[in-house]
Formats: sequence, C-alpha cells, structure tokens
Amino acid sequence: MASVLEIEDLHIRYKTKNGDARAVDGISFTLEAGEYLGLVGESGCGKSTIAKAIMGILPPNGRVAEGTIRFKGTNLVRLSQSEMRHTRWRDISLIPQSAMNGFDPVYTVKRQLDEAITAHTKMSVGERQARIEQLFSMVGLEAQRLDDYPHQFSGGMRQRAMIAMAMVLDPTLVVADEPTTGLDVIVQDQILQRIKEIHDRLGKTMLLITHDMAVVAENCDKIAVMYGGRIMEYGGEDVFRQAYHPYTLGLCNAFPDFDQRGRDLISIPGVPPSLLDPPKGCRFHERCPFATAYCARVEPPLLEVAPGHVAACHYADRAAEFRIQAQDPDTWRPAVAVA
Ligand SMILES: Nc1ncnc2c1ncn2[C@@H]1O[C@H](COP(=O)(O)OP(=O)(O)OP(=O)(O)O)[C@@H](O)[C@H]1O
Repeated sequence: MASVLEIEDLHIRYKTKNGDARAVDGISFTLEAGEYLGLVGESGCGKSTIAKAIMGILPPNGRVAEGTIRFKGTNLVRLSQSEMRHTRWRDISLIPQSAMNGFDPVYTVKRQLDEAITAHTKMSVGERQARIEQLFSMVGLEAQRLDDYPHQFSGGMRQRAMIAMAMVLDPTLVVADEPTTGLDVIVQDQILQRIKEIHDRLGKTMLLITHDMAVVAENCDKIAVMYGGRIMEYGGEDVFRQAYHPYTLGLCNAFPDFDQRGRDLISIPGVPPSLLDPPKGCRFHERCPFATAYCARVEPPLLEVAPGHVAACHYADRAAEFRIQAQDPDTWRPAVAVA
C-alpha cells in the first residue's frame, strides 16, 4: 500500500528581485499511516514552505521546480487548482499558526464549521449538529460556546476551534505549522497535548512544523532536522538522543528543558546561510566546529548511520567524539575558518 505522504527530491523556489531563493533544495521523506513527524530547524530553513507546498498554497512567486509530493500515491504537484481544492481539508488539513488563524470575525465558529461540512458532504442538519458538538468536545470546548463569535474566544480557545476546523472532514493527514505561536506557555502545552491526543486516539498521520526541539522530542515519533533548505538528519527519537550531525548537536545545546543536565545553553555561532546563494559543500560548514576543507567543497549525502536513522555529515563515524566535544561551550566559541 502507498505511503500517506512521500516527498521525493523536492525543490521549491521563490522568485525575488535578487534572484531565486532556493527555499527547499532536494528534500525527501516519507510518512507512513499513523506516524507523527516533527520537522525542526532554525527560522528560514524552509519548513513552512514544505507545509504550503503540501497544502497547495504556495504564494504566487513560489513554485515547485522539481520533485514530487505524493499523497497516497497521487502526485499533488501535478493536480489542477480545482483538484487540489477537493483534496485540501478533506484529505489533508492544516492547523495554522495561532496568531494568524483563519476564522471570519463576522460569523460564529459553529457556522464556519457547518459551512465546511456542507461544502464537502451531504450530512443532514442533525448530523452536522452532532458532528460539530463531537468536534467541540474532542478539542475541549464547551458546547454552550458553539454560538460564540471568534472574538469571544481567548487565543487558546480559538486555536482549539482551529484544530476542530482542521478535523472537520476527518482528513487522513494533518499538517500543523507552528500551531502554538503567540500563545502563552501553559496554553501551548494544552494545544500540543490536544494535537497529540488526536494523533494517538484517531491514528491520524501528522506533520508538526516547529523550531522548538523540546516540542518535537515530547510529541513526535519521527524527527527531521532541516538546515538551509535541506534535511541534515532524519530518524526516530534517537535523532536527538544519539545525534550524528553537528547541527543537531548544536540545536540540542541551544534548547532549555531539552534534557535534565542542568547545563548552560550554548548557541550556534553565526546565522543560517542565504538561500539565494547557498554555500558550496555542506550547508552547515561555515558554522560547524568540526568542519574541514573537504566539507566546504563536497556536499555530504544523507547516509544511514543506524537502522532507520540517516545523517548528512562526512564525519558521522566520529559522532561519539563530537557529542562529547559539543557539550563544551569553547567548542562553539570561535567562528570556524575553513581553508
Ligand atoms: N513569499 C516569499 N517570497 C520570497 N522568499 C520567501 C517567501 N516565503 C519564504 N521565503 C524565503 O524562503 C526561505 C524559507 O522560508 P520558510 O518560511 O519556509 O522557512 P521556515 O523554516 O518556515 O521559517 P520560519 O520558522 O521563520 O517560518 C526563507 O529564506 C524565506 O526568506
């Protein structure tokens, strides 16, 4: 049987006045039914672009230049706008960033859920009412709030309602793109908990996009680490526990609560590369404390480092040594000059 989502050698470009930004530059990954993948990486590495391409909502200056996005075997890249409209929400839905979620302020939340059901199904009034009440209960909203307008909800409640909207047509795949942005920490936890419950109880296939390593470590069973438009490391929970890529090691160092070591946070020096003209060789070499001249010249392929675990580092065989050195702040202090 076909995988739920199979992305192969995906390249996405944005036209800008300074040239094409290669936001996604040769990415492949697969999501099997019921998997929960966390896509993590610093701001600007291309995470949201992947979400938009899956949903078929790239902005006008963005395009898939190469590669395929297969949903249950169908290449979404080849679908017409109207075919994609049919797939969106019914088969694949999006939980967007809470700061910019998509309710219309002039209609009640119930009416907006009802319209989504009416547009895609032939349910009777009674069936629709029952479905909406079930969705409200699933996301932890009280039924007496059904007739409220979006502005009568708190930010956290609106995001719960947004999760209900994403689930309204019982899609196979749910993409959550930074779903807790702008919410306070306690509400963030509650929202992530709800999403995880939906995954666990309904067996939904999910893709969670976030820059927060701790969120991915807590929620997801598969992890992809992105940098500069490419995947640097991919696998199960071991991606964080037994990282092979120096970038993953650097990200783990930079996050609080990520482990119980009670250590100081260490940030990765420098900034991510420009995607208008990405560096030659390994995209991370300019910030990597372990890089050599070879890294600046030759791009490392993603190779298996352990069963079900791949990493794109020429020196993955030295990972045990890197893991120890990466815990020393001095390792990350100087900008690394590569001859
Ligand atoms: N509409 C656009 N036009 C031009 N360039 C864009 C556009 N949208 C994104 N980009 C560029 O594409 C790259 C990837 O952006 P994207 O939003 O996918 O990254 P991200 O990892 O999701 O970042 P963030 O966490 O900040 O949302 C960035 O360099 C960004 O500047």
